[in-house]
Amino acid sequence: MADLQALVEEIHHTLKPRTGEGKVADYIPSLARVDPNKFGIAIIDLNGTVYKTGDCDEAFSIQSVSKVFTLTLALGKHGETTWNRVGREPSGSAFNSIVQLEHEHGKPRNPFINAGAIVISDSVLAGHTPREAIGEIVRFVQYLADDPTIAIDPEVARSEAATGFRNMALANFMKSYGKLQHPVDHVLGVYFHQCALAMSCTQLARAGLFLAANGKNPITGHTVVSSQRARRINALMLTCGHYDGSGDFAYHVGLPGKSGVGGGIMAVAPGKASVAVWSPGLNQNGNSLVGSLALEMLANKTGWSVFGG
Ligand SMILES: NC(=O)CC[C@H](N)C(=O)O
Repeated sequence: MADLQALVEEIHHTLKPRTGEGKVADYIPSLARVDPNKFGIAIIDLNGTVYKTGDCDEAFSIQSVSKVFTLTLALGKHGETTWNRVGREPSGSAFNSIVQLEHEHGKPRNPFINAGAIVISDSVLAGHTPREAIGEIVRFVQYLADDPTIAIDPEVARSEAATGFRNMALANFMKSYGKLQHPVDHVLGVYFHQCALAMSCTQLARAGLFLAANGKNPITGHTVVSSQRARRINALMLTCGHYDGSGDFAYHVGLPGKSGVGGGIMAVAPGKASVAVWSPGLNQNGNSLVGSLALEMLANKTGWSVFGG
């Protein structure tokens, strides 16, 4: 579809002036230094054709988008027993909230809030040293994107480890309920490194393509997960992928998506394409402000929506 390229350019042109509106995450010092005017878009359709524009090939910190990949990995290792440790309900709270954990005996609401992702990191650690688990995550993402150059930004990982007091609180709190099987510092080591994966929009869209294609990457031919599992991961992204902004994202965009505080969003149009956007300024829920608007424009113009055309 040649006009998809024209469309991504139109979206970029229309929204570029608004990139200053959001607020760059500054609670992780190395993220605070990112240029707020960066803006990239990449779409990959099921034939592997790429439509992209702007800063689409510049690597950024994917942060919580990584939670989709670690969930996929954990489900592959532990299957449905994963859900004994983490729920599947929207939290209605901020991504780093601790409040529900006390009422709900240390079991996080879903795998996409920080507490839930920390539990998932613990389950990815099973049988591994932290270094091995981190290596496994990186190799898995390289395999998904079919790109061996993808790597972790060690400075971002260090920066987060030095300042991640809220995540340390979440992990220690869950440990006190017996919900983590490994030492807290090992689990957080894995978690901080997965969040520090650096990827471009193009790489991210490629990595998410299996979710748009019933679990099989149409470019490599690799079956990553079953079609049922792909549907279920998409369902979780739709209901929980944007924290307390998930309802709003479903209303305006209507596609499963996962955001990160680095300003990236990976979205999935099942049967059609995988999309990644990056604009570092965030809205009040910690989701990319311009990235969300870009996806809304894309969904409106293409008619892509899981709720009907
Ligand atoms: N929403 C996010 O992207 C949060 C991830 C970030 N690494 C944190 O733990 O705070």
